[in-house]
Amino acid sequence: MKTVLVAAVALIDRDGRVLLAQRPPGKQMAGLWEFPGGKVEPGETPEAALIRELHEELGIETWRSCFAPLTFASHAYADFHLLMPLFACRKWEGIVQPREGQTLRWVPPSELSAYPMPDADVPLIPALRLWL
Ligand SMILES: Nc1nc2c([nH]c(=O)n2[C@H]2C[C@H](O)[C@@H](COP(=O)(O)OP(=O)(O)OP(=O)(O)O)O2)c(=O)[nH]1
Ligand SMILES: [Mg+2]
Repeated sequence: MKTVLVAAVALIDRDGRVLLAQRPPGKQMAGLWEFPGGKVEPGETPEAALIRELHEELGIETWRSCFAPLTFASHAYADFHLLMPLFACRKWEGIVQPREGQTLRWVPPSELSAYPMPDADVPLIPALRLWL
């Protein structure tokens, strides 16, 4: 089975809320709430992939030094194995906008578990809440 490397980030605002994005209709796992990010391309580092994805998906600028390693997911889906480092980031430039038709929500830590997420993400929530 193929291992797919995906870089994801918990963007944290000044009130300690976390940005979740709802996967748009037509995509795999549509309707579920995820951390912004995406597939790491060949030859790309996870941090570079995040800088690129956050620009494309949210219209914000970030730097390698913005990202602190938080935890990771290693999850067997039916058709691929997901390896997903999750970084935390409290600093960026610009205003977060839904540039790819996704719905965005700033979620307080106590409400995170109310958002249906991909199977791989569910075990990440306790680690994230400890960190906030
Ligand atoms: N970004 C993100 N992807 C996740 C999370 N949890 C999870 O299982 N995934 C899966 C869904 C997808 O199979 C894969 C990421 O793919 P993606 O569709 O976001 O990739 P991408 O942004 O590069 O977009 P695309 O051009 O391939 O459509 O990882 C998560 O929290 N964030
Ligand atoms: Mg993506």
